[in-house]
Amino acid sequence: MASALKVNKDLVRERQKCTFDVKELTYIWEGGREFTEERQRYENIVYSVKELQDEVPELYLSHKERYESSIRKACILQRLQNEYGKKHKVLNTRTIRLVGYGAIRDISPFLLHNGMFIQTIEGQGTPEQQAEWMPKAQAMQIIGTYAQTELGHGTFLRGLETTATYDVKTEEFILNSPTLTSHKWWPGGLGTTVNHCIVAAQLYINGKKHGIHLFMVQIRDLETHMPLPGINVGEIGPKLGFQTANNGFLGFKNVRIPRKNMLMKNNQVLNDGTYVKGMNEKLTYGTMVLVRVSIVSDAANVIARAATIAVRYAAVRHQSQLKANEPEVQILDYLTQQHKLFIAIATSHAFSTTYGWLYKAYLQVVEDLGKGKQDHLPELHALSCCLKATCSRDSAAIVEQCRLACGGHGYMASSSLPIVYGLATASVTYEGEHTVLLLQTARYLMKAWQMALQGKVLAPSVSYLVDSLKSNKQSWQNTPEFIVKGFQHVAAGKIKDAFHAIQKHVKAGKDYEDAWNLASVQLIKASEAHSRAILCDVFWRGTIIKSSTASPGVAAVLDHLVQLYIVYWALETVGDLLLYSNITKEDIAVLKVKYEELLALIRPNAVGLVDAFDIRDEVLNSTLGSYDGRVYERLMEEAMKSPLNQEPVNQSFHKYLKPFMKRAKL
Ligand SMILES: CCCCCCCCCCCCCCCCCC(=O)SCCNC(=O)CCNC(=O)[C@H](O)C(C)(C)COP(=O)(O)OP(=O)(O)OC[C@H]1O[C@@H](n2cnc3c(N)ncnc32)[C@H](O)[C@@H]1OP(=O)(O)O
Ligand SMILES: Cc1cc2nc3c(=O)[nH]c(=O)nc-3n(C[C@H](O)[C@H](O)[C@H](O)COP(=O)(O)OP(=O)(O)OC[C@H]3O[C@@H](n4cnc5c(N)ncnc54)[C@H](O)[C@@H]3O)c2cc1C
Repeated sequence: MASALKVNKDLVRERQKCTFDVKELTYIWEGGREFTEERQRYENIVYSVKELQDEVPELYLSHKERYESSIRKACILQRLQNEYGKKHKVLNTRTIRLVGYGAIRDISPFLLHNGMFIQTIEGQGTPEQQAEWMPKAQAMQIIGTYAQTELGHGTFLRGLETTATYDVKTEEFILNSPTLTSHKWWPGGLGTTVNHCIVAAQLYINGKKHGIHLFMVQIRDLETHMPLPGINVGEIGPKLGFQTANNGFLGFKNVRIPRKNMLMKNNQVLNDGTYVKGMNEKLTYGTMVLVRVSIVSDAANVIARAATIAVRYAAVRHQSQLKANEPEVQILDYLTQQHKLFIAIATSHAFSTTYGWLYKAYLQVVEDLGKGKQDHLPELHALSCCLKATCSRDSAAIVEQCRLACGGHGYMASSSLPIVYGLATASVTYEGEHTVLLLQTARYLMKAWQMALQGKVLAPSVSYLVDSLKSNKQSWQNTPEFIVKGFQHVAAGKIKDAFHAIQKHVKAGKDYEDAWNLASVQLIKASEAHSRAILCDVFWRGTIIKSSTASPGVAAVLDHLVQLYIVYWALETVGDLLLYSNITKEDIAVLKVKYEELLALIRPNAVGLVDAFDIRDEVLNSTLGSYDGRVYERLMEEAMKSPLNQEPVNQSFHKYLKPFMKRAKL
């Protein structure tokens, strides 16, 4: 991993101080040695391909050139991925995504093909539909996206306006975009890349509306790539980030598709137009649940990238003196810097542990649904909504914190922190807007509270509500287990308050919906508190399990990280703990000291901890964060690549500046 050039001496010293086995922690962080080894094997293949290396940094290319370059690289990557799959085993999507960042700096125009199109065929198609489309999609003979959001509606899916009207005579659906606002808007790859879409549309049969269903629609000719008749398709233009995702718009005018192109695993339309309702209409939203679960893992990964850059830079960077006549200190030695950065490392571990737990729950629900059982679906929906919302929001905040922690150089595009922020902040909105998803969970929490009051049995993730109804006379203890209980008391207290706020408004004569809106600030706070209680609980319990088989060195750092995460959030939400738990001022004073002790314990291992994320230089692509710490040399080398530095005098001097200066003299 180390560059052939000399490694910065501060980083060498930091690595010598490390007290644990970095490789062992990498395996734990990544979910097992086999995943790490597979990723590394694939990385070695991908990064040896010369055509994937940039001659000119992407940011100097035009919008069009960047797209074309990303398509070129995406095709190479896809070929490598398919070859790898045939030779070894099919790569998991996390590996594909992580390794892909080392080639396509931003988002692959195939992201939606690999991340939602294929998954929707798999999850929503009948066995016959899967047999027809899966091999073609996997071989990229057809390239697709997930086209749901419209200009007028992203959140409120029942409000989507695209129509799919069944024609019994021809046994076809006719797709239309009746208004400007009904045009699809946002789907990745839609602009100029894909030739197929899974389209979400309102189903009409004999004038009767049956709600949102998914349809496989070919939009471009496979040979010429020209849009097919009735298709109005294009790209939506530059955004804050996601520049190479090729997000697009799409309108339909009387586009006919065969009946068998409706994805019919759940609901069906028979030849004669009979509508057969499936087990649960919300199963149509299944791909979104899977992607919301994956976003928890994505959040862990973007934080790991930002933390690696910022911690290595903080070890290399010296600024200011702590004491007069002494050398300038490594900025990593400032406690405030540790306060900004160590929570990033801990959060990445918290999210990766939570992802493992949530994905297991997801797989269980999928298995149950296969047997016709849907008891745990509402709990999974509630968990995936609030954890997606909280983890994506935290990731954006933490990446920005890491960027700010790098001072001025963090603002350089060559640090890669701006592009990582662009990725993180997008995830707060896509796949269900933050507030909207918190409110979905709040809906579940209100029902759970009602059930707790009625003495009913609750799902495991909300069973703490039952305990909170008992009087809490136990005095506070500053142990992780007890602090986690404290978070549960906070969540229960906020859930109860929101519940009462709704009741109060209803009693005052408001409709339930208006009462809901009036209580909605409290509802999202309740949902956030629930997420935090889950994250801390799962991270704590998960770490105990991981530590039980780890070496003493690794077990110790895992313990420091989980404690740091829990104590950090206790101090961040100290007002809530004072309101809803038995914590005292004296306990808080002890926690503050504990927090500072944890920062000191983590300090010698800081660089080792980010090395354990094992993110290659190709992926980091950062002047500030490379393994060898050649920060200043790289900043200058990258600056020299600017097209403005390729000539001593730019033509604008003669064209504008010189005449302007001359006039100014008169
Ligand atoms: C080369 C690259 C390699 C690639 C590898 C990639 C791998 C990683 C993948 C990452 C990909 C990331 C890129 C993604 C890009 C973004 C894609 C998008 O944004 S796509 C667009 C994303 N767009 C969005 O996310 C849109 C957000 N909006 C929505 O999801 C919905 O409109 C809604 C949920 C807000 C409301 O729905 P509505 O129909 O109005 O429902 P009501 O409110 O009336 O509730 C009724 C009842 O239903 C219940 N229920 C609801 N949902 C579910 C569910 N899923 N399940 C179960 N239940 C559910 C609910 O609890 C309630 O129950 P109850 O209380 O009655 O018992
Ligand atoms: C980078 C990126 C990639 C995307 N990729 C895709 C894709 O591939 N395919 C696809 O189909 N879509 C895609 N999307 C669209 C994305 O899923 C939607 O933008 C997202 O679901 C939010 O919906 P919206 O834009 O309608 O926001 P809105 O719902 O209009 O949100 C605007 C504001 O209104 C508030 N609001 C809305 N409803 C409520 C409510 N009920 N209660 C309280 N507040 C409310 C929100 O909290 C927010 O503050 C992408 C979006 C982005 C940014």
